[in-house]
Amino acid sequence: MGEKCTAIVLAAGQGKRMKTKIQKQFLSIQGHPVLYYSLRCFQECEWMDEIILVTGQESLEYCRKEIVEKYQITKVAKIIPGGKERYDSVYQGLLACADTDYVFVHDGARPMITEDILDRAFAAVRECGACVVGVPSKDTVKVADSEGYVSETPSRELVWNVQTPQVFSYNILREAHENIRKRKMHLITDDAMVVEQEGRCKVKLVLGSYENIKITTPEDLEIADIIIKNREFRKNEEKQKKTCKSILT
Ligand SMILES: Nc1ccn([C@@H]2O[C@H](COP(=O)(O)OP(=O)(O)OP(=O)(O)O)[C@@H](O)[C@H]2O)c(=O)n1
Ligand SMILES: C[C@](O)(CO)[C@H](O)COP(=O)(O)O
Repeated sequence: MGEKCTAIVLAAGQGKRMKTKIQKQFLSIQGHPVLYYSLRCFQECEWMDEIILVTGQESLEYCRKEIVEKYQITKVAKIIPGGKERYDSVYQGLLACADTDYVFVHDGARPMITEDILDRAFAAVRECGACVVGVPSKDTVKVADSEGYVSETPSRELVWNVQTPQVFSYNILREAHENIRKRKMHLITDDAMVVEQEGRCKVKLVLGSYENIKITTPEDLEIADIIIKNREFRKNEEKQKKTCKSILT
């Protein structure tokens, strides 16, 4: 039997930095909710077996009716409530998918994920057991001290901005989560940190894309709108070309 892959798509955040009434994962881009685009990508990915969708208790029904059923995202196996912090939501996702080989943890607020990225991440996780997608930093990065002065300038070739999906062998991520939950935790902002703290497995960096941004503040929505508009236009053009070809031959 082949290896089983599960996507845990996170949509249980409040989106405080976005400052909109509607949570950012449900705002509309080109007529569809932000969350729809990443679900569609996992749905269309041939080797992806299932999706666990994690959302707020109050949004479970909306997600089922207005997203999963409406757009026929048939790979969604479960829609479950998340937790207070992002890593709590990931943990709930892990508990919901106990019989899988690889987990692809993805922010539902990152609609520009592509199948190319998923392919690269899958190849890397099969080799290393843990990987995160990201992009080399285009800017020079400074580390500040507590007074706001520069304390360090890391070499730019070694600095990456990380994105999602962050992909792991199920057992590695599950075990790391169980262990950190027994300890006092510092702020955990991504999945790789949980595994890094264990030190049992090195996390490989895999090329994502500069377009794979997270919708965090209002200007991100404008950028995403432009990128998605162009992508959808190209997708429709391709479809039309194929239809014309099939009519003419
Ligand atoms: N308790 C949480 C917090 C976040 N997320 C999800 O994790 C992704 C990335 O988190 P972030 O951008 O920080 O989202 P929010 O927590 O919603 O935003 P903010 O920090 O501005 O409130 C989002 O898809 C968000 O819905 C989640 O599922 N559960
Ligand atoms: C996981 C993540 O998207 C990687 O960039 C990011 O760290 C989430 O952080 P946030 O504080 O929840 O925005």
